[in-house]
Amino acid sequence: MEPETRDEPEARDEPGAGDEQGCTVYGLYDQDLTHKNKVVTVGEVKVKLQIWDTAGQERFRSVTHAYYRDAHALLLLYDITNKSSFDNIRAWLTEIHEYAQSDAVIMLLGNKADMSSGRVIKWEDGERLAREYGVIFMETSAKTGVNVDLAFMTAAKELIGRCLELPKEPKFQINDIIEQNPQKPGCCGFT
Ligand SMILES: Nc1nc2c(ncn2[C@@H]2O[C@H](COP(=O)(O)OP(=O)(O)OP(=O)(O)O)[C@@H](O)[C@H]2O)c(=O)[nH]1
Repeated sequence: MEPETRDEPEARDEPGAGDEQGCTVYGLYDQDLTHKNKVVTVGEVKVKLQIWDTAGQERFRSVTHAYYRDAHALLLLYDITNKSSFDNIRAWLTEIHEYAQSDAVIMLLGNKADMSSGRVIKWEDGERLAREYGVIFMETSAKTGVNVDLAFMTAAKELIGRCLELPKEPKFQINDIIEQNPQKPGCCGFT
C-alpha cells in the first residue's frame, strides 16, 4: 500500500495532550507555540504527528527544553543558503543530547533545496554532519515540497520501528515481578 500523509487543522493543546495512542510524535515549534497535526499512513498503521515549531529563537530556549523532553521525534532544519544556520546545528544537537529522550528519532534537514544558485552548504556537508551524530539526513524544500512528505514519512516509519522494537536490555527480570506481585498478571496480559 502506498504511504499517504494528511494535514489536520491547527490546534492549541499543551504538549503531551491528545487522545492518540502509541507512536505519537511531537516535532518542533512555532512563534506562538501552536502545533499542526499530520496523519501519516504507513501500510495499515496510522501515525498522528503533532508537529511543534520552536522557531529556533533564543527567547524560546527555556520553553523548548520542556518540548525536547516530550518529543518522540525532532526535526532539525538548517537553510542550505545560510552558513550560520548550519553552524548552529552542532549546538542544537548538543542541546538535544542533553534534554531529549535517548531514543528520540532525530533528523537533520537541509531546507531550501530549491535555491541551487544561493547554496553555500553542500549536500555532502549535511550528510557528513548527520553521519557524525548518527541522525537521519535529507534535503527538503518547503517551497516546492520536495522531500517534505518523505521526511515525515521517514520519521513515522522510524517511530513505528522503535515502538515495535523489544527492549534490548530488560530493566527487570520477570522473576522479580513474580516475586513482588504474585497475584497480578504480567505485562500485556501475560500471566
Ligand atoms: N526558496 C525557499 N524559501 C523558503 C523555504 N522555506 C522557507 N522559505 C522562506 O524563507 C523565509 C523564512 O521562512 P520561515 O518559515 O519563517 O523560517 P524559520 O526558520 O521558521 O524562521 P523563524 O521561525 O523566524 O526561526 C520565508 O520567506 C519563507 O518563505 C524553501 O524551502 N525554499
